[in-house]
Amino acid sequence: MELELPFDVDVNRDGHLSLGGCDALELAERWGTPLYVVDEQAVRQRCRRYRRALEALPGGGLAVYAAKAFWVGGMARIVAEEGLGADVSSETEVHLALAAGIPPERLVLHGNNKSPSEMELAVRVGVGRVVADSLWELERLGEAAARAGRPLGVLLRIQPGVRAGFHDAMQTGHESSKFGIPVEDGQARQAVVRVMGHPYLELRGYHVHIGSQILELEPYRQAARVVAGFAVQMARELGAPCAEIDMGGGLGARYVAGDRPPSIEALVETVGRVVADVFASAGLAAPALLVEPGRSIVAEAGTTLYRVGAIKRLASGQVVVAVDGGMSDNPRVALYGARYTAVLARDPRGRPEGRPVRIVGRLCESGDVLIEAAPLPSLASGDVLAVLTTGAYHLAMASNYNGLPRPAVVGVSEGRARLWVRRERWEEMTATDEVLARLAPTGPRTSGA
Ligand SMILES: Cc1ncc(COP(=O)(O)O)c(C=O)c1O
Ligand SMILES: N[C@@H](CCCC[NH3+])C(=O)O
Repeated sequence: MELELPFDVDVNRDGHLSLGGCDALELAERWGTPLYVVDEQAVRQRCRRYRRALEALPGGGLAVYAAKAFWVGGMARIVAEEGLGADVSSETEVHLALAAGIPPERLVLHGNNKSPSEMELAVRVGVGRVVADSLWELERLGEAAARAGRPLGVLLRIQPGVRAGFHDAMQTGHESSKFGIPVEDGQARQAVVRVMGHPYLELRGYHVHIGSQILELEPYRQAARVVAGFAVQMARELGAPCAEIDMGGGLGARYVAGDRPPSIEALVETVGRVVADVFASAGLAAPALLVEPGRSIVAEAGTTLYRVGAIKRLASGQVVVAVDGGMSDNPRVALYGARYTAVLARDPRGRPEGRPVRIVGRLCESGDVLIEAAPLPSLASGDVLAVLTTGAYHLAMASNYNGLPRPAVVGVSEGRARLWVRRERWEEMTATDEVLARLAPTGPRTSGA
């Protein structure tokens, strides 16, 4: 039986896994493990596909990368260079976007409980759109804009009443979600009235985000009909302008063989067509389409390299292979029951031998499993294992459980590797310099990283 992969992996002349033209074994040796590796060209290609597909729509559009998926300097620079905007949800995410050169008008600020200082920052730097998530927030946004005497572009996030996404915790468009303004009881309409009546708020359009790791187009069609229908209704009843419809993110990635998400092009064309048709039927020109892809840009571009340590055989015969990371760098298995594919870096297409092994982490937690049953060639302690599709929501949700430093991130491209984020040091995880000085007043400190 061949090892089934979700997508093809590159193998170099030595038969080793190649990431962005770099030998995975050499990367592990040079930078240590666990190591997040991000293939820069894979990210760029997906950014370009979104841009091209959106440019082909009658109303045009803008892809705003969802920073929450993975937001470090190296990534922000690529997003800026590829001409995308960014969906940001905190001051840190805003600062990094601006530092990387993303123009403020291409930023979309999210959050169901934005802080006063986030709202003020948005007004001050001229964030292009703030996505208002409640009537309460709209009030605060209006006050912040009025205080500064500056206009603020607003998208209203509505609840489209659509369920989609891999796990309950990833479904965000239904009526009991904490996100979005309810439509049925008239709150969304009221929000439109308030924005239109406010001297400093400018209604740019409407937003929906139905969920994450979505593997079919139908929920997108439904949500597009709802949001476009609402926009048209508001235009008719209130004369409300709608220059933009933002369909959020959510397109799935390939984690295991058999995952077949729709293509970027199919998603953009499908929702673009639905929105344009609804607007045309009301005699309105198509608005610009915004999308907020996170996972579909960066997930498959990322790989985590681990070093195999302890290998044990249970009484049942099950072989358990422990690696030097785990739920601290990948909490998604424990959180969502997510599934992954692992390959052996020295023989990534090698024929699996014996029973599939269970790959576990090194954390003090029984649920610290990375892959329940991984078919692999026989492996030994010291081998490097590569877990695929780890670019999205891994570093972003990593923790220091058991005192493990968050791994380093290396960007790879055309055979060159650059350190994007250095491995955390134990000192910066645990104390300020002042406290450390008091703990160890004499002698040099050593780094545990
Ligand atoms: C508002 C919003 N936009 C975009 C995204 C990005 O989603 P994904 O990474 O699934 O594309 C998310 C996260 O699910 C989100 O909450
Ligand atoms: N963080 C999640 C999905 C939620 C995305 C943000 N709304 C994941 O790892 O898949």
